[in-house]
Amino acid sequence: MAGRELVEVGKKGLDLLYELEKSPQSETPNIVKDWNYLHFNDAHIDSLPESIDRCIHARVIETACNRLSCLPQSIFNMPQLTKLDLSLNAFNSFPIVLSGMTKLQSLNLSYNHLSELPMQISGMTGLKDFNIGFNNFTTFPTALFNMSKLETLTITGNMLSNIPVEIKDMTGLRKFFLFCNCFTMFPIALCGMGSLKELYLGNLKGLYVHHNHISYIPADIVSMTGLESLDLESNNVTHLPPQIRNMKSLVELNVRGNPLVQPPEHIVDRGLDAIKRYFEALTTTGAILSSRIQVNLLGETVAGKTSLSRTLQRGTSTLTILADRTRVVEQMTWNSHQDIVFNINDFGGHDVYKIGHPIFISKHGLVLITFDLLKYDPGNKKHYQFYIGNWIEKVQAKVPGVKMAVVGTHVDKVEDLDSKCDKVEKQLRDHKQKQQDWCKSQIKKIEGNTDGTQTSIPPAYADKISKLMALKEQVKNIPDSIFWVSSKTMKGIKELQDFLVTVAKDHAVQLPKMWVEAASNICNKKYDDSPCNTLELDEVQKLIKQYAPASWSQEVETYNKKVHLATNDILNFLADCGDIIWFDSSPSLKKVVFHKQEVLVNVLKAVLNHDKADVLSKLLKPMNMPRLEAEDTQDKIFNRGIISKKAMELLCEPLCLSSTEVTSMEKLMQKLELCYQVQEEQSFHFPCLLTQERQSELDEKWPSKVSSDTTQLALEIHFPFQCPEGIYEKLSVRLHNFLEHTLTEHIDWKDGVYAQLQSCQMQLSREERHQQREMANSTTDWVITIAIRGSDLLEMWPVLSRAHDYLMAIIEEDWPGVSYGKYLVCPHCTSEDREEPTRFKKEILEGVNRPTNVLCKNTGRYISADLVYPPHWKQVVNKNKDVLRQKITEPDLHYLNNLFFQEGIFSDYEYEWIKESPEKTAVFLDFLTTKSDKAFDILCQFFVEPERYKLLELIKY
Ligand SMILES: Nc1nc2c(ncn2[C@@H]2O[C@H](COP(=O)(O)OP(=O)(O)OP(=O)(O)O)[C@@H](O)[C@H]2O)c(=O)[nH]1
Repeated sequence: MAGRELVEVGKKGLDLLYELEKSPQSETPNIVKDWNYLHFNDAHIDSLPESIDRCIHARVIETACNRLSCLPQSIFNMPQLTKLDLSLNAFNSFPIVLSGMTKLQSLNLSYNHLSELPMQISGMTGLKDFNIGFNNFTTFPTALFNMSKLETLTITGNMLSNIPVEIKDMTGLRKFFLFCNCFTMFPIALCGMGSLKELYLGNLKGLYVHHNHISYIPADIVSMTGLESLDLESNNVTHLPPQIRNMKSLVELNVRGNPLVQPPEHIVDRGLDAIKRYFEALTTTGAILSSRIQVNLLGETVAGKTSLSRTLQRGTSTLTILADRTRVVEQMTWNSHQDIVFNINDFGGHDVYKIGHPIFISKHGLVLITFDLLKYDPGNKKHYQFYIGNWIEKVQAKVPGVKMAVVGTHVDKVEDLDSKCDKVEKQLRDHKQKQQDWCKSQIKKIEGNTDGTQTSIPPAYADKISKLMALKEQVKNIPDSIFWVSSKTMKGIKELQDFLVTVAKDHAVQLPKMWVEAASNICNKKYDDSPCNTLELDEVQKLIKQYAPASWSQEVETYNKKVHLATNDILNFLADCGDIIWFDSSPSLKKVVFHKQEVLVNVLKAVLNHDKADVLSKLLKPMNMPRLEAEDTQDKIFNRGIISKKAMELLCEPLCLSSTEVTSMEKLMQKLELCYQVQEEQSFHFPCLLTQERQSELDEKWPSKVSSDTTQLALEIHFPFQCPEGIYEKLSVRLHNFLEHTLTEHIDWKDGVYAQLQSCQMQLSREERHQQREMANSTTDWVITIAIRGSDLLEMWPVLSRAHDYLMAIIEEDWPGVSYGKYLVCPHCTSEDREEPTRFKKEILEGVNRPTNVLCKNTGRYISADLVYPPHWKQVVNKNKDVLRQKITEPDLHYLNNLFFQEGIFSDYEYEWIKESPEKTAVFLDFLTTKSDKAFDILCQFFVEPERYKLLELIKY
């Protein structure tokens, strides 16, 4: 603002200018001469006054959201004007008066009706930033080719499908925004533009009808030597060119929402460096079309899973003898063809593997639901559900999207084979149809479920709809025909093998030879004679060095780094295929590779053992514990869910784990949130082991009736028929870790947790509830309730909201496909102790419209919206202003001020004021609370980083 103070003027100034327009001879008041920032957005005007040039010092005019279709000629006489915002107006043609304005640097004409630009525009020699997004351009405006000084061009949301080669004449262009156009090919003309730094060719998904559908990225892209950022989000790109690895200046690449095959998804997820390394390894070590696919055999006990898996692997009939039952999980590998490897997981009849299930089954794998056709009676209605239906539903809920097929075994023993098979297949088709119909009806219900108060579907509902759509697709994808096999006569085995090979070929990806060879060597360690239960990272690195290209060893300085990164890449690849379990995001667990699933499952089984006598006998083994101590330990395990480190070691003793392995397993159990550490006791608390009922002393701390000076906020999650395993226990662990420092008291029991916090109380509980849906038809729901009691709603909402977010995250992680209903219990009904309180659909409350009062249907009364809607973020920011002032650092504030300015949230005036003020943060927060939700969203995104996460808690309810 070079020397001059900012003097902002709004609509009132406009009125004065209209007055002056009426008397052209009048003298210009000094105050008008001082204005340098004219803010006329949303002023309901059709034209600007001719007297606008009286503002001789005006540098900025913002006049968005009006009905302007032309400009006054006098604007030409405003020599200091550098920025003009004419977005969201009614221009049908470019206002030619601007073409002679050489000082104008920034012009925004987005959201008008332009379809061409005049050649005279080249007279705007000072223009650096030009926005003509969301107009009606069908071809690129050639008049722009003469504007070699233009640095940023935004032409998003038009109907361009091509860029002419003359674009190369725009040598000053640095940032080019082209998303939401009609490109079906990468605009090849851009390839020679060495000066371009940022290119945006993605889509704003779901917002506009016309999208870019680019499917091919030319190798020539490498000639864009200056490109730093490339956005290709939501196109149709399947392959990136390997040359991308040579784009030295490229530091940001967004390819989300593309059906990428090369590089494979798990590499893309890990960012540009991983992509570059992948192509580097492909080029230096050769490429192999490889497919490693995990095949999971699930089904009831003695269904014939192990026999089938061994028959597949050996290629000859292999029947188990009855004594040879799978204990937990048996792994084997079947190399059917060169470079197709099936990693078969044969799960035994035990339930224990279900804990932490997603870590065992890869979403890219295949699940075979296996059942014994001999035992199956198509006439018995329960058989379908028990042997097939429940398994399908469970897998859908746990690993949505995973490919599934159904296999019937023992066909050699079945007499009326054809008719029986037809009946089962019909039942499968009926089940699929029923599920599809259910999905459709749910979608319809949600779409019509906006309570009359909503203008759009709340995001939570939109999310539900997209999940239901995905489920519908998944159900459709289960093959209608069942595989009928006999591991005795080999009948049907060939057909099943062919199916597996077809699926594997569909999954095949080009991988670096080095990766494939090293990976297969690591996997073979599962089957060698070595007694080791896990692999150490150093050991794996040594192994990988054997496959490193010779050229690496010549670069002594980078050798170790290259091996280290290649190790990460290969282990990530194996973890993604489900061959190993490895957590590269955890510094301590990273050092251990869990390559034998059976070991892991056995540990879980040993520690989470519900057999009291068995546990006691393990503790009492000679040299272990004296009886009294063992009994006390047993009591702690089964009543309080507490296992000491020593007890953990004793329980795992039969598994012959090294002490490092025991420590890794402890860490893993904490990582899976099966337990949390109780520091002072050197113990671990496992909520899933609790057997104690709710203690009666709690009735005093948390009486069933809420006292008159207290408010209760309660959120209920209803699961139909059964509570998904492990969810409640994991929530209990996660909440403990969150509340640890604010807790003054914590008591838990089999189905609940009570916590006394500094400002409120919380009770988490799980119960089975019978719902009288129809007169003669009562059903069971499992309900998890998170209830908060206190007197200050502003203190209570954050706790409820946090617990809600945790529960939702856990469902997303462990049971992403499960269906549930989410309700907020009316606090007013609770205060009146009503047996059937009003339940507000939580998704409705997450919508955009927040009324002042809300109707409580059961009492017919209007209650304050503060009781059912979380406080507005502005209220929260205001409440925590003092703390925020202290906690937001100077560099962060500086960054935020710039960011808000760039995003158009802060005006020049606000930006400068914050910059100059001695009370920067306070002024920033004051301005912030006058802004729209977009400001809040940006701030949240900034605070979501781990180092600022605490700040997020101060702005979010
Ligand atoms: N005749 C015949 N017998 C089979 C067939 N498949 C399995 N069996 C027998 O059925 C019994 C159970 O087979 P398994 O393969 O051990 O079954 P499983 O599903 O692995 O059993 P769990 O590991 O206990 O869950 C064994 O006695 C097998 O020999 C088959 O196709 N035909």
